[in-house]
Amino acid sequence: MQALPNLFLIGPMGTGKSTIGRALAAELQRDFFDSDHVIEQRCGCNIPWIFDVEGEAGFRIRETQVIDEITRRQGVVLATGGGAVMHPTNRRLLRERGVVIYLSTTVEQQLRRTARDRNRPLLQCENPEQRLRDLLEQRDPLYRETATLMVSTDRRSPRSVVAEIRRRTRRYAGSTAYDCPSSLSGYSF
Ligand SMILES: Nc1ncnc2c1ncn2[C@@H]1O[C@H](COP(=O)(O)OP(=O)(O)OP(=O)(O)O)[C@@H](O)[C@H]1O
Ligand SMILES: O=C(O)C1=C[C@@H](O)[C@@H](O)[C@H](O)C1
Ligand SMILES: [Mg+2]
Repeated sequence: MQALPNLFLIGPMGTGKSTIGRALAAELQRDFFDSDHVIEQRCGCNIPWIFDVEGEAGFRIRETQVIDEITRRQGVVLATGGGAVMHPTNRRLLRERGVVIYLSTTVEQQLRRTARDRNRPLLQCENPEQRLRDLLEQRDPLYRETATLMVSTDRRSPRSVVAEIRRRTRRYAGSTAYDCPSSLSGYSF
């Protein structure tokens, strides 16, 4: 079997990184990691608790440790947290160690998909829609800078998104992570 480089999913909250990542890994028969879940497992508590006790800064330190560890592996699928690209070290590790897929959707979809879940502390505010818009404005250049390719999940089934990712990453089979192009900056979609 040909080697498959790591596949890393990045993008805003509710774009489907965890959902798509799990399905993609199952289809490809690869190990799947979700950095948010790994952090929670290690800590023995949930993300809101970590934000409460350690602040966002404490969470980000944990996130960088987990991303460094997981991205050292070979042939894995990793769903990152929505803010993983905030730290320059994470951006570098992701770019250098795998094919990075930026999942996107509209803010309206993000809002719908995250509305019932209380596990995202950054959205526990008066105006989560505005928060999502602000975060997107701040982070979109960072997602683009880090990503190899961009895939929309807007009004699409996870199945169709997984099929597109498989099709568009097939060309990287057999290459090491380090051969992969590393940035979408300067491209428009
Ligand atoms: N393509 C899709 N179509 C419809 N619903 C979806 C799709 N992808 C994910 N969802 C739903 O949206 C919700 C959020 O998805 P998910 O947790 O995968 O997002 P995420 O990008 O991992 O978010 P976070 O950054 O907060 O971890 C889930 O309830 C999931 O079932
Ligand atoms: O967008 C973010 O900053 C976050 C997204 C989630 O995946 C979690 O990593 C956490 O709630 C922070
Ligand atoms: Mg997730």
